[in-house]
This record gives sequence, structure tokens and C-alpha cells, in this order.
Amino acid sequence: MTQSQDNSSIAALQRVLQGLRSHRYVALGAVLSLILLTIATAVTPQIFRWGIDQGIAAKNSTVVWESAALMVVAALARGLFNFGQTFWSESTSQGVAYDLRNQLFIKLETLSFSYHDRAQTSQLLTRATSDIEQIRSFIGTSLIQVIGAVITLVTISTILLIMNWQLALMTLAVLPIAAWILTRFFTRNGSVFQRVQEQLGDLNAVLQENLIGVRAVKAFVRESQEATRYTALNNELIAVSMKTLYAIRNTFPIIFLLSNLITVVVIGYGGAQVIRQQFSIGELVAFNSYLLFILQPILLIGFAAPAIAQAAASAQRVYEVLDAEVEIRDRPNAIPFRTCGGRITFENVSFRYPGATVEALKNVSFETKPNELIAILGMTGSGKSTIVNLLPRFYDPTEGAVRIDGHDVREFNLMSLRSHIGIVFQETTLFSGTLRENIAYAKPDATLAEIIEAAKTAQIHDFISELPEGYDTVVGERGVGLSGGQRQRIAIARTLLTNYHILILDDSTSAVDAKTATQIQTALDDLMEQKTCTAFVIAQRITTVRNADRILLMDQGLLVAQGTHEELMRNSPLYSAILESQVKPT
Ligand SMILES: Nc1ncnc2c1ncn2[C@@H]1O[C@H](COP(=O)(O)OP(=O)(O)OP(=O)(O)O)[C@@H](O)[C@H]1O
Repeated sequence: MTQSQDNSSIAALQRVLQGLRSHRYVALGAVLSLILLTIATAVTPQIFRWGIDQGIAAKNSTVVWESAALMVVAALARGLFNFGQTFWSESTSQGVAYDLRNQLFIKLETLSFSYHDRAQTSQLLTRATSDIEQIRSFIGTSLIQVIGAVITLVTISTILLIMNWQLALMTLAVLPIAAWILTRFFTRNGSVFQRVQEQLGDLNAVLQENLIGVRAVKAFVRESQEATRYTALNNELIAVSMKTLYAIRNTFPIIFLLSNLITVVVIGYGGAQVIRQQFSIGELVAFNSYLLFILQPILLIGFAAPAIAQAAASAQRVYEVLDAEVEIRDRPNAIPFRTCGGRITFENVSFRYPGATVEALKNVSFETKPNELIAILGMTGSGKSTIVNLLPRFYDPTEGAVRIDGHDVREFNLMSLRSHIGIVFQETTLFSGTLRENIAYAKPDATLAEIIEAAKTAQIHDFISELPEGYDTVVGERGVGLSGGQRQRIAIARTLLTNYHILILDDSTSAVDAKTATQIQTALDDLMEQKTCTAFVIAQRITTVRNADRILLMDQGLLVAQGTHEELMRNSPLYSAILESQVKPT
């Protein structure tokens, strides 16, 4: 691990600690309990010393009984404060994890398409679950252990120095050595702990892919190969986890050894002092008891060290997402998008996807007129979806500008812009819930009448009303239980229910039979006249192309021709070729 990586994981941990501010009262409760616990612990050997020297040695049974009673009180107090400390530190940790989970989710929702294009879903899931859990357990357990250890060390060292400074100095000499060993453990092994989390993310990736793609896996009879792939990654996870164990194994026995050596020193040197009557037996017993209390914190810090290293690595991974730049955001003086006159202008637009080597759009220029239905046609990969992606600012052009009624789309408030653009995507995403909830996704307060109207337009109402539960039918995860065409029509109904001015249909009737597609198209034509200023349809069917007021013909990112069906038939050999090869005849 490089120095800078080390620093940033420690900086990430510091930020986690700053997050404690919003839970300061609960955290304070934990620290207060801890201080009281330390006092109760520190007092116990003194009760011992008093009981032995003034009770047993002085043959005073009252003192013996009193000291025994006091020890019971001290034990009860220790139990109580221990409970308070654990309860409040756990509560604090839950609060911190709650905040981080929410922050991460909100950030993931705000991050631009370009971020999600590059990020691995499973790694993001691991960050939102396992990494946050590591941080939670650090706050709930390791942090309070370390604070407790430091407070105990300072308190007990002071008491030991007061009791017998020579013996105390000999004993305390072990502390810097232990501190050095632990620091070395941290700096050497930080990256190993980070690798464990990455490996877990990779393992989750395969799991996730296989769960989502279970049908493909079975259809291609790849179960055993997928199991082998999973096992290989699982082996790697074990290997890297074992590395952390080796690191722990190489460090902690030395600390244990050191702690045992101190006992030898105390019994040897302290015993000699007792013989010379420079130290009472009670004091030696008390000193030895303190020794346990002083070694315990060192060991606790030792045990907490791997968890802290792990939490630091996890915190770094979580903050990496929280700090990721949101590329597409509102400008400071963003204006709301209210109405649309229908003049959409692409002005010398070039666009390259982040990380791509070639441009997906090259110097594309066109302008629509109000109420036009624009069909975009082209071979696969020619840039059709990319054109429509630039309108709601899923991406911003690399060069040039996209304007609506003369305003650059970047001038608009993003939420108002997107809420007035209705899109039916190429791939349909449904959410688990009822059909009604799915159709009303963007307008949860829609009435049943509105929902039915949208469903009728999308030619899905008859199907839904024949279901036993009708609109209250629960659809499975990602719409399992529905055919591709049914899913697509629900997606169309969902879009129709939004308050759109601009409508974009990206291949949205591709999974519907030709007759239904024509019915949908006719209903859409009516709606377009009522609600829409401009509609874009990525065309796969000759009927769509024929109905369009204008066709934009794309080829390898270039807008090579535009015009009506008849014009293009006359002028563009590519158009005729595409229609013949790609568009399914009706
Ligand atoms: N998220 C992305 N990241 C990088 N490159 C992309 C991304 N999406 C598309 N591309 C590339 O940009 C080019 C244009 O893609 P686009 O999706 O616009 O094509 P299309 O004409 O809609 O294709 P299809 O008809 O197959 O849907 C393609 O070469 C594609 O590989």
C-alpha cells in the first residue's frame, strides 16, 4: 500500500468520526459510561489492597467483610456501566450506519448515467452493505474499545507510578514496543484488508449476474462452469482473508509474549521488594491486579487493530462513491422548464461516451418544427439512442448544443426538464409491486380512471382486466410473470401518465405484434396532438417510418439524410437498404 493510500484511508476514518457529531449525545453517554467503568475498575484493586493489608494481615474481620461488600458494589457498578457503554456505543453505531446508508443511496440516485455506465453494480452493493457494516462495527465495538483502552492505560499508569514508580517504569516500558508493533501492523496490512472487500465485491458480481441471468445460464447449460467461476473467486476471497489472518498471527503472539514477560518482572522485582519490606503484600497483589488491567487494553487495541484497518479501507470505499463527481447537475441560475413550443435544435452536436475511443455522434445538426413526429432510423449502433439520451441530459454533448425553443438544455432545471420528457426505454424496468403501482410510478396520486385511460391507450387494459386481481395484480421482481410485450405496454402506459411535452419512444413497440403496435401508434398519434410538442420514435417498423413527419437517417454517428419516407426512398440508397434489411414488414 502506498503512503497516499494509507493517508486517505485514515482521512476517511477521520470523516467517519466527524459523522459522530450528529449523534453526540448518545456518543457522550457511551464515553461517560466508559469513564465511570474505568473508575470502578481502578478502585477494585485498592479495595483488595485495603482488605489484605488492613483486614487479613491486621486480622480485622470487619475490614475483611467491608472490603468484600465494597467489591460486590464495585462489581455491580462495573456491570451497570459496561451495559451503558455497550448500549450507547451500539446505538451510536446504528445511527452512523443509518446516515451513511441514506447518504450513499441518495448519492447513487444523483450520480449521472456516465458513472453508472462505468461502476460495477455488485461493487456498489458491497459498499452499501458490507462496507457500511464494517464501519458500523468499528464505531460500535472497536472505537469504544480503543478509547476505553487509552483512558484505562492513562489512569492505571498514573496509579502504578504513584504506588511504585520503579516497578511501574519497568512495566510501562512494554507500551512503546507494543505501540510500534501495532503501527507496523497497520501500515503493512492496510491494502490486504481493502483487497478483502474488493474480492467480496467480485464474488457478489458473479452471484448477482447468475441470479439475474439464471434463465440464460440454464438455457446454455452453463451451471457447472458458473459454479467453477464462483468457486475460483471464493477461493481467492479465502486466500486474501487468510493473508489477514497471517498478518494477525505474526503480530499478536509477540504482544502476548511481552505481556507475560511483565508478570515475571513484577513477581521477581516486586517480590524482592516485599521481602525487603519496601512493599506490602497487599500492594503487590493490587499492583499485579492492575497489571491485568493494563495488559487488557493493549490486547484490546491489538484485537481492534485489524477491525480498524478493515473499517478504514471500507470507509475509503464508501467515501469514494460519496465524493464521486455528479457530472450532470443544475447550473447556478437554472430556469424551470414549463412549456415547449416544439423547436428542438441539435447544433453541431458531437458526443463521445466517457472512456470510449470513438465518437457516438459526429457533428449532428437538425431542427424540429412544432408537433412533428420524428423517426430516427439507422443500423444498430449508429447513434439513435444516443441522440435521444442528450435531450433529458442523461449525458451532455462533448461539443455543440442541444436546444429547446432556443434554450440550451443545460440552462434548465434538471428535474423540471426530465419530468416533462416522457421516455419509453428500449429495456423495460418494472418494480416489484402491483400493476397499478407500476403504471402510476411517476404519478403515485393518479386516480384509477387515469390509470385505466393510460392502459387503454397502451393497449394493455383488456389484458389487465382479465386478470383475477386486475390492477392489483402483484408483478414479480423486474416484471416476472409478464411477457416482453406486456411489460413494454405497461411501460408505455407508465410514460403516458406523466406530464410530458416531449415524447421519446426508444424501440418501444419492438416486442409487440404488428397489429397491437399499429393500435398503440394510432392512440399515440391522437395523444401527440393533444399533449406533445415533439415526439421522437426510434423506428424499427415501416409503419412508424411512414407515419413520421420526418425521418433522421443515422450512419456511424453521422446524420446522413433527413426527409419524409418518399423523399428518402428517392434520394437515399442507404435508407432503402435499411428498410429492406432491418425493418420488419407489416
Ligand atoms: N454507455 C455507453 N458507453 C460507451 N459506449 C456506448 C454506450 N452506449 C452506447 N455506446 C456506443 O455508442 C454507439 C451508439 O450507440 P447507440 O446506443 O446510440 O446506438 P443505436 O443506434 O441506438 O443502436 P441500437 O439500434 O442497437 O439500439 C455504439 O457504438 C455503442 O457501442
